[in-house]
Amino acid sequence: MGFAQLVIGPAGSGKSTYCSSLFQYCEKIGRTIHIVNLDPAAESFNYPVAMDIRELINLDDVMEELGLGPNGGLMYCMEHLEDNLDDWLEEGLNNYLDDDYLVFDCPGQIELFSHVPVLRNFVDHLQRKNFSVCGVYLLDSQFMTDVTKFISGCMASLSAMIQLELPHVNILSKMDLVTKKRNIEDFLNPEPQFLLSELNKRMDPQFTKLNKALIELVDQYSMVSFVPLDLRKESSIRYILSQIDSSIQYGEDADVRIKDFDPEDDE
Ligand SMILES: Nc1nc2c(ncn2[C@@H]2O[C@H](COP(=O)(O)OP(=O)(O)OP(=O)(O)O)[C@@H](O)[C@H]2O)c(=O)[nH]1
Ligand SMILES: [Mg+2]
Repeated sequence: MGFAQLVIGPAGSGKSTYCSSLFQYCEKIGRTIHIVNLDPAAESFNYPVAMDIRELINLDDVMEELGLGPNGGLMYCMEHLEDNLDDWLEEGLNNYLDDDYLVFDCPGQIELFSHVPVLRNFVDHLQRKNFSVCGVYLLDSQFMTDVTKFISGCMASLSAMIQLELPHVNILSKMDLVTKKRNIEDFLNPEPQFLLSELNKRMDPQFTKLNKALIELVDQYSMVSFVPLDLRKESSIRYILSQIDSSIQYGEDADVRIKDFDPEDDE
């Protein structure tokens, strides 16, 4: 049984920074995780890269040889990864058999987790290999300045959740940049009624019914919940990790072992 986090979210939302902070935290507490780079366009890393899509395929070559731009080139690279996933994963995983907790640092192109099946197929493959996978969706707190942006962020996250069908943890990143804490707190665990009235205030009356439907949708999927990530605080990353771990049942075996352990058995 393996465990994995699929770290997704819009471009620049802080995915790679989250991965490196998670790595540092785990190193500090003596826990082994391996970070896998899935972004063919990434150039530098603040974490040791355990496996790297760039070893499989080179984005510049793809763009040049196929005459594609950066986004088309990326899609091609991801599809190439999909076609070669079996061998690539097999080879990589053979190196890490004992402690297989993988964190996949994904590219930020939104189509990868909204309507193109590449990541979905990737996840299916991991699951067939007996991995318990969590989708970790990062949203930049800087954009959570009003209700319309919040709803739009929820919708993007919801489309990833529906597309991937994974346990899903939403993270509001870059909390250190938030100056008006109160405004953000409104959006961490908001009441649907609050969102609806804010949305109605912002929009023309002709959208009242649409607003209601949107809020109901978000509410039904119990989506309206974000965990704040403040990288200055170790407690913040510890809490996020514990939420993700429990969503994929990581560490539950260990708990059982501790509970089952009875010192008197030794006597
Ligand atoms: N202040 C602050 N800046 C952050 C934080 N997380 C990320 N950043 C900055 O935001 C920018 C983007 O961060 P990345 O971690 O590269 O974001 P990403 O989601 O991996 O971006 P792509 O891979 O391009 O999609 C960088 O300049 C980071 O230094 C944070 O918690 N606080
Ligand atoms: Mg990145």
